[in-house]
Amino acid sequence: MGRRQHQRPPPPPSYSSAGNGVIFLPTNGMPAATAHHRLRLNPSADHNPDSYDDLQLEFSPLLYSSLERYLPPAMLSMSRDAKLQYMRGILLRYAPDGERNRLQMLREYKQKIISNYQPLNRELYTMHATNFFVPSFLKAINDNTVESFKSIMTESSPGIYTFEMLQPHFCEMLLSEVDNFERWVHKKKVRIMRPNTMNNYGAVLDDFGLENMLDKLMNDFIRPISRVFFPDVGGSTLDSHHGFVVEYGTHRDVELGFHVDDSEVTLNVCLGKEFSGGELFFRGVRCDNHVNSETKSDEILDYSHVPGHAVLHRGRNRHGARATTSGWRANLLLWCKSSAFRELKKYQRDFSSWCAECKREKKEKLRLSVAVTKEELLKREVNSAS
Ligand SMILES: O=C(O)CCC(=O)C(=O)O
Ligand SMILES: [Fe+2]
Repeated sequence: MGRRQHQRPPPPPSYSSAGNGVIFLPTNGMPAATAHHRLRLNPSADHNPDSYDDLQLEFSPLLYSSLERYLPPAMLSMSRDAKLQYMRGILLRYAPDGERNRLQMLREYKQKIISNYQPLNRELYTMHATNFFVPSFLKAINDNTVESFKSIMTESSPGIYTFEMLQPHFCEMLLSEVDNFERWVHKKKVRIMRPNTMNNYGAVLDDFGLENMLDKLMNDFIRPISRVFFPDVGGSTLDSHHGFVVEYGTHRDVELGFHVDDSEVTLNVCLGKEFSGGELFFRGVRCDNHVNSETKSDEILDYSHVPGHAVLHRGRNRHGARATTSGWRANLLLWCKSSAFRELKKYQRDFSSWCAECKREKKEKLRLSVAVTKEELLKREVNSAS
C-alpha cells in the first residue's frame, strides 16, 4: 500500500458541469442587447449599490453590484429592476455569441422542464430544516460557533470533514423525486442533461425546480461552515451552486475517475441505498499548475460512504470514487462556488494558502534563502576575523 500511495496519480481532469452550473433569471426579463447601453468610464465612488443577492441571475450578483457604480448618473436613482435590465443588456452584449446562445438554450431547457414537470414530493422544494436534517446538524448550525461545528465533525484528513446530516426520510424523498423525474423524462422523450462531463447517470436538481431550496442549503448551512473551515478558497463568499445526484451500480456508472471539481467547496452526501464499494479516495489539494504533482502520505484518505452522512471538502482536493461493486449507490452533490474568489484568483500566482505544492515550494525557497544568508554571514565573519 505504502509504495502505491506515493505513486504519481494519473492527471486529474478538471471535472466541469456540462454548462449547468449557472443560475438563470425567470423567463420574463431578457432585454434586447441594444447598442445604446453605455457605462461611465470612472465609477461613482460615493454611490451605494443595491444588493442583487436574492435574485436568480445568469451572472454573479456581485458583478451587478460592482457594475452599478459605472451606470450613467441619471440611472443611479432608478429602481433596482431598471438598473438590472440595463446592466444585463450590457453583459449579454459582451458575452461571446456562443456563450450567449448557450445561456439562452439552457434557460429555455430549464424553463420547459419546470413548467411541465409535476413534482412528486412538493415538500422537497422549500427548505424545511427540521424535516431534512438530523437534530445534531441543525443544532450545530443554529449555535453557529466554531465549537458547535467541530462538535459534530470528524476531520478525517486535513481539510476533509465528515458528519451526519440528512434524515433517512429526506434521502428517500429525494431519491423518489429523482426517479420520478427520470421516468417523466423517459416518457416525454425529453433530452436530459447529465450532471457533468464524467457521469452518464444522475440528474441536475437545479434543472427541475430544486434550485431555490439548494440555494438556501448553501447560504444558510454550508456557507457558515465553509466560512470557518475554508476561508482560504472563498468559503465565506460562496454565491452560486451546481446541485445534482449521481448514481452508481448495475446498469449505472460504476466508478468515477480521478478529478478535481469545478467548485470551491463540495458537499457530497450519500443518499443510499444498499451497496458495497464506492469509496471516495482523496489525494490532496492542488492549484491548476500543480494538479499532477505527487501525493504526500498525509494527503491520502479512503472514505466509505454512509447513507445520510456528508463529506465536505475543497473542490480542488483531488479525488475519485472506486467501483460500486454491488447494489445501488446514489449521492447528492452540491458544488459551491465563489465568484469573488474566482475573480481574485485571476490576479494571483501564489496559492500557498491552500495548494500544498505551492506551500512546499514557498517553504523550500525560504529555506534556501535562509541558507544563503547564513553562508554569507559566515563568510563575512571569517573575512573580518582574518
Ligand atoms: O461518487 C462520489 O461520491 C463522488 C462524486 C464526485 O466526486 C463528484 O460528483 O464530483
Ligand atoms: Fe468530485
